[in-house]
This record gives sequence, structure tokens and C-alpha cells, in this order.
Amino acid sequence: MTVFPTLSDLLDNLHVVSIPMRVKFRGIMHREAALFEGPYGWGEFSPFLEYGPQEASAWLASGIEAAWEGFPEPLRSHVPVNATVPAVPRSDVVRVLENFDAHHTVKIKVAEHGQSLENDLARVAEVRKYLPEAALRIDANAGWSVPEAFDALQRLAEYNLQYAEQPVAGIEGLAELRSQLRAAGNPTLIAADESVRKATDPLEVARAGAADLLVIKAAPLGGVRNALRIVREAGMPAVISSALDTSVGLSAGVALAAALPELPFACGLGTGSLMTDDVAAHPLLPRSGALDVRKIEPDQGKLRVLAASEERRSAWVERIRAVHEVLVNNS
Ligand SMILES: O=C(O)CCC(=O)c1ccccc1C(=O)O
Ligand SMILES: [Mg+2]
Repeated sequence: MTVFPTLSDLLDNLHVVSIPMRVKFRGIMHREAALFEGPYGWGEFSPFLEYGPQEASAWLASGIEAAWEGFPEPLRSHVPVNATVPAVPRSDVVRVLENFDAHHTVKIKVAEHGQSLENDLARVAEVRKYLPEAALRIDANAGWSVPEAFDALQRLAEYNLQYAEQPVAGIEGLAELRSQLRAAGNPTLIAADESVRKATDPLEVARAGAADLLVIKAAPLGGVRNALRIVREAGMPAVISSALDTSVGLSAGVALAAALPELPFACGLGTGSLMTDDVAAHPLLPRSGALDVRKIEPDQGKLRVLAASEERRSAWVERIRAVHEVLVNNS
């Protein structure tokens, strides 16, 4: 990065927000995010709370890129997005879907800790019953073993899944599952998510031929330009997805999706619909199943209403201090 803010540049106009969610996701009901303004606009820093400074440093680099460098030129004006159904009980599926304005593509979370395959099958069946024509994809967040994933994907074959995202942990597991499915005549495509965004080398999946496509998130990959380079070098189709960000963070994902030469699948950037509120006066919410490519500025009133407690703000200031130091030492 050519331009790099000091710690006080980041802290001088820091806003920490806590946004209530409509539905539990990754076990949380409130999403916290730190936002800051630089010469090019606003950036977001919102690594999940369990991430240490090293892992979180890519997220800070992404927020800094947005605020101190801006985004590359877009190649399109709209980005089609999927609806996302968290691992809710079957009885909540329709309520969740109703929060999304279009349903051409739906991603359904499965293999949640403490649930059974029967819960997953019921959830997918409920989505299909409500949306007979939608393209369906599942995301197991590495929650299955290879035999469990094989069994689950055989039982889900009747839904003609668009793809299965990170069905198992690890690149070897993905490759093994993929060849078992093909040998059994099951054509379900395999997408890698955690195996890209949490890997020491994000290109390893591509080299190993362990997946058919990549799920790419701007923040954990260090920002839009770095993610663009990874997609280019991987030479594989990419689906851009959110990290459950505010509209500021989502706008980095949208900028990334808009700058990709090819965008064959709907992106997982419609997650604003899972939140009760947002920092922008006009949040990045899907219209007719797509997001506009546009710049996002938080609204001062929203920042006030959604402000986190003093205690949580201090925790984020400490976190930024530690993560900024990692970036400085790595540069
Ligand atoms: O891709 C989507 O539809 C929504 C984004 C999503 O699922 C997600 C959001 C936050 C953290 C992890 C994930 C994930 O893809 O695993
Ligand atoms: Mg995923």
C-alpha cells in the first residue's frame, strides 16, 4: 500500500456501532463494526470477535484501502445477489425469505453445530417448497466430515444444488469429496470459502484442483485489489460474499464484484436484509435481486443511534491499536 494512515488517523474519527440482527447468524444477534473516514471515503473494520491481531490485519488493510485509496473502476453497474437463510428451524424459513426482495438464488446454511442432517434437509425442503424455481446452494462452513458430506450431498441431489460451499474442512477433504461425488455420478459443484480466506496461501485450492469455484470476501483477503489479484491468479470462477458487514463493508464487496471481468453467479452480498438497521441512510439492500454499485457514506444520525457502549468502543480501540501495529511491522 502506498498511502498508510497512522494510528491516530484511524482513531481520530472512529465510530463503533452495534447493529441488532433480525435472525441469529454465526451464533450472534448483534454485529459490531468499527468505521473510519479517510481522504477517499469510509472504511470498515469488523473482524469477528474471536479473531486475533494477525488474522484481523487483513480486515484492517481492507478498510484502509477503502478510505485511503478508493476502489478500482467498476465494469458493471449492478451486482446480482442471493438471499441467505441462516441455520434457522424450518418454521422460520419463510419469515427469513420474506426479508429479501427477490429469490432467484438462495444460499442455505447447513451443518450447524448441535443440529442434525434431518434439520438441514427440512430447511432445504422448505425453501424449495416456497421457491420451486430458485437456484439453491448450501454452505456447511466446514461442518461435515467427508463421509457425512457425501451422504448429505447424495440426499440433496434432488434439489440440483448450484454448488456446495465448504462442505468439509481442508483442501484435501474438498478434493477427496469432489472425486467421490464424481465417481458416484453426482455433479454438485464444490466451492471453497474458509480454505481460501483462512489459508496461509489463498491460491492453494486452485493449484490442488480441490474446488470448482471460489468464495471470495474482500476484508479477510486484505481488500479489493488483493482479492482481484487472487481471483485472477486462481483462474477460477468467483462468488463475492459479505462478512455480514454494514453497508460500508458491503460496498467493498460490491466494488470487488463490479471490477471482476466475469461474474457467473449471484453474490452473497444481500446480507443487509438480515440486519434490523444500517449505518447508511440508504443502505446497500437488494432491489430486484441486485445491488447498485455506489459509494456509501454513513449517516451521522444512524452512527449516533447505533453507537456501541463506551466499554465496547474501548475494546475496539485496543483491537485497532494491536492490529495497526501488525500492519506497520509487516510493511
Ligand atoms: O454468502 C452469503 O450468502 C452470506 C455471507 C455468509 O454466508 C457469511 C457471512 C459471514 C461470515 C461467513 C459467511 C460464510 O460464507 O461462511
Ligand atoms: Mg461460507
